[in-house]
Amino acid sequence: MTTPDTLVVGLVSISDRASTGIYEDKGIPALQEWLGSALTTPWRAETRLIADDRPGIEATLIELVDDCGCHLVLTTGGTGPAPRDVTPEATLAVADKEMPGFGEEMRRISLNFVPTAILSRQVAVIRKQALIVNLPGQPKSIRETLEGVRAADGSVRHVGIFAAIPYCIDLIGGPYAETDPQVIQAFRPKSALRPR
Ligand SMILES: Nc1ncnc2c1ncn2[C@@H]1O[C@H](COP(=O)(O)OP(=O)(O)OP(=O)(O)O)[C@@H](O)[C@H]1O
Ligand SMILES: Nc1nc2c(c(=O)[nH]1)N[C@H]1C(S)=C(S)[C@@H](COP(=O)(O)O)O[C@H]1N2
Repeated sequence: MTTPDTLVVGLVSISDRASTGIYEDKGIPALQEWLGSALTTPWRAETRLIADDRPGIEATLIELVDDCGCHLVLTTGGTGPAPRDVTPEATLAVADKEMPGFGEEMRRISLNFVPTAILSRQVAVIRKQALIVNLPGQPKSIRETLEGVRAADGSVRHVGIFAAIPYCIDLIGGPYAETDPQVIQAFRPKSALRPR
């Protein structure tokens, strides 16, 4: 059920091949599974599977934020250097504000997994009431960047970017989202914490 407290999350898989059925889309299922494990407060997803086409990406982001009322939009795919990779350009084109820390930190986190992490041009922006974050196209990169890096014993070695997302959503007027600390410990300044 959608209440004013429900976090509305847009999930956008951007892939020429998955959107034309050449391979099965693994982006949206990976995003849904990770958010399902991480969020402990009400949320629902609006999902879209689209091609690497700049006008189409821009229209989808605008629809999700302006018409569907998303508080958070996570994209996957199209952040690399290939000619068809235009997700960052489309995201910047619909932005009110850039949030450069997210892209910088995701590349740092991803370098713990692959040396080609520097090939991702991923960005994050604010449009109206929503935070839009680009994730790389490899389905495994979704968990890697959102949750961060763990040691063999499960302890956190490099905090994932999702730790900062609930407070960012507070600051742009969205619902107070909480997470399972076993998956990702959301951080808020003491003054912003609400009693449970
Ligand atoms: N939606 C997806 N589902 C499953 N695997 C994907 C998906 N998107 C990307 N991948 C995998 O991650 C790799 C890198 O993603 P990238 O976004 O660069 O795709 P690509 O090579 O441009 O091709 P395409 O846009 O057709 O997926 C892909 O080659 C593919 O192996
Ligand atoms: N965490 C993580 N980040 C990653 C990767 C990955 O496997 N894991 N793949 C990299 C590679 S190989 C590329 S080309 C870039 C861009 O990917 P995209 O074009 O699929 O968005 O993301 C990089 N970032």
